[in-house]
Amino acid sequence: MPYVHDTLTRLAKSSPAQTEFYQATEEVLECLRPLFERAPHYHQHSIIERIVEPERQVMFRVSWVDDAGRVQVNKGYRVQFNSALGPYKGGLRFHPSVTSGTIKFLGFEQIFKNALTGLPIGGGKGGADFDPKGKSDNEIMRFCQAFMSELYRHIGPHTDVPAGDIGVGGREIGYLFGQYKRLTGRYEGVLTGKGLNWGGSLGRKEATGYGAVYFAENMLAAKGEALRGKTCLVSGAGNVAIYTIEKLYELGAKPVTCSDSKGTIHDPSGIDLGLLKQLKEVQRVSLESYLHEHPEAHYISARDYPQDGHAVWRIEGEAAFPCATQNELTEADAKTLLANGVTCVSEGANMPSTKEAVDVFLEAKIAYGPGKAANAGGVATSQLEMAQNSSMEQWPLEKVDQKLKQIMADIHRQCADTASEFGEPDNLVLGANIAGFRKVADAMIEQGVI
Ligand SMILES: NC(=O)C1=CN([C@@H]2O[C@H](COP(=O)(O)OP(=O)(O)OC[C@H]3O[C@@H](n4cnc5c(N)ncnc54)[C@H](OP(=O)(O)O)[C@@H]3O)[C@@H](O)[C@H]2O)C=CC1
Ligand SMILES: N=C(CCC(=O)O)C(=O)O
Repeated sequence: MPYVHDTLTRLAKSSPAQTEFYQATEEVLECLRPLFERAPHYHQHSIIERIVEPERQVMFRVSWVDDAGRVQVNKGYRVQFNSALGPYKGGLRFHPSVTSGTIKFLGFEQIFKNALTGLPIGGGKGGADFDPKGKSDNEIMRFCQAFMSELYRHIGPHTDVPAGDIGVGGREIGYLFGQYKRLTGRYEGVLTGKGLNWGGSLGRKEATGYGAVYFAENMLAAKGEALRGKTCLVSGAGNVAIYTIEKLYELGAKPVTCSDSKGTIHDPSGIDLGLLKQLKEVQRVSLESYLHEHPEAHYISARDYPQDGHAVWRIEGEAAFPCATQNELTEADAKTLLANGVTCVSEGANMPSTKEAVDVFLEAKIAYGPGKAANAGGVATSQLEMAQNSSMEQWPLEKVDQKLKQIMADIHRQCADTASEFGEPDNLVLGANIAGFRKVADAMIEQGVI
C-alpha cells in the first residue's frame, strides 16, 4: 500500500524530531491498510494526506513574573487539528517536557478519540512547557492569566473548547476561565472541568478514571469475566489515576499501586485512597509521604527503576491501568505483565504503551483497551458539560454517570464490531482506529476540499 508508506515517509522527513507524533500517526495509518483496500475512495480524496496535517497551529510566547519579581518566559501551544465533526476539543498540558511534537501527537489522538464518543466534537490540544511543580498559587495564577491572554483570541464555545490534562486541573481551569471572562466580557462554556458552582459538570473530575474502568469492565464482560476480586496495577497519582482507583474499589477490585515521577507505592493491602487524595489533591506532595501513615507499604524510588521499564509494571497483578504519561510502559514491561498473569490492560493515559508493548499485548490477545478508546470518558463528559452550559442547566450526577457508562459501552461495541468486521476480533486498536477514522473521513469528504 504505497499510499500509507508514502505518507509515513513524508511525515518522517518533515517532522524528524516529532517522534511521538510519528508514533501516533504510524499506528493509525498502519491500521487503515485493510480499510483502504476495501474503500479506495479515501485515497482518491487524499484523506490521509489531509488528516495528518493540522487545520491550524498556534505557538506563542508566555511572559510572566514570578514571586521573586523575575520575568519568566515559556512556550505556549494550541493545535486545532480537525473540526470535521465539531468544534476543536482537547486538553491543555502544562509540563516541562511539552514540545510542539507532544501537542501534535495528543491532538492527533484526540481526533479519533472524540469521534468514537459519537458526540459532535473535533480534535485539538494545547499546553505549555511550564512546570507547575513547586510554584505558588499566585505564580500559577499569573502564568494562567498570561497564557490565556494569547489563547483567548483562538478559542470559543463554538470554535475550540480546552480542558485539563497533565498539570492542568480545577485550579488552573479556574484561573484560565477568569482571565478569559475578563478579556472577553463573556461568561460562556469555553473551557470544561469548571468549578461545580460556576458551570462545571458533576462527574467531570472523575470521568476519565471512571471511564477507563468501565471500558475494562466491558472488555472483560465480553470474555465472561469481571474486575471484582482482581488485584490491579495503576500508574500515575493524578486526576486519572485517583479516580481509576476509586472506581476499581467501587467494583470490588483491589488497586495496589500508584506512581509519580519520583517513585512508586506498592501497598499489598490496597492503596489508601483517602490518603492518596490528601497527598495529591490537597498537599500536592511526593508519594514518599504515603509511608508516614503506611510504613508497611513499599516505596520504590524512580532512581531504582529497571533500565528498560518502570517499577509499577514489575509488581504482580491481574489487570493494569497505565494512567501517567506516554510511553511509560515498555516492551519489557508488557512481557513482565503477561508473565505475571495480567489479562486486562485499559489505558487511562494517552499512548502510554510503546509500539513494541502494544504488539506484545495484541499478540497475546488479552483484553487490551487503547487510550483513544479507554480514556475517552473524560472528553465525553466534557462534551456533556458543554451541553449543560448551552442549555444553562446542571444535570444530577446519576444522569451524567449513566450517560458516561453508556458512552463507554458504545465505544467498546464500535471497537469490537469493527475489529470483527476486519477479521481481528481481539484487536481493539484496529477497531478503534478504523471506526474513528471512518467517521472523520466521511465528514471531510462531504464537507469538500477545505
Ligand atoms: N485529565 C483528563 O481529563 C485526561 C487525561 N488523560 C491522560 O491521562 C494521563 C494523566 O493525566 P492527568 O491525570 O490528568 O494528569 P495529572 O497531572 O493530574 O497527573 C499526572 C500523573 O502522572 C505522573 N507523571 C506525569 N508525567 C510523568 C513522567 N514523565 N514520568 C512519571 N510520572 C509522570 C505525575 O507525577 P508528577 O506529579 O510527579 O509529575 C502525576 O502523578 C495523561 O497521559 C493525560 O494525557 C487522558 C484523558 C483525559
Ligand atoms: N485531556 C483530555 C480531556 C480533554 C477534554 O476534556 O476536552 C484528553 O482527552 O486527553
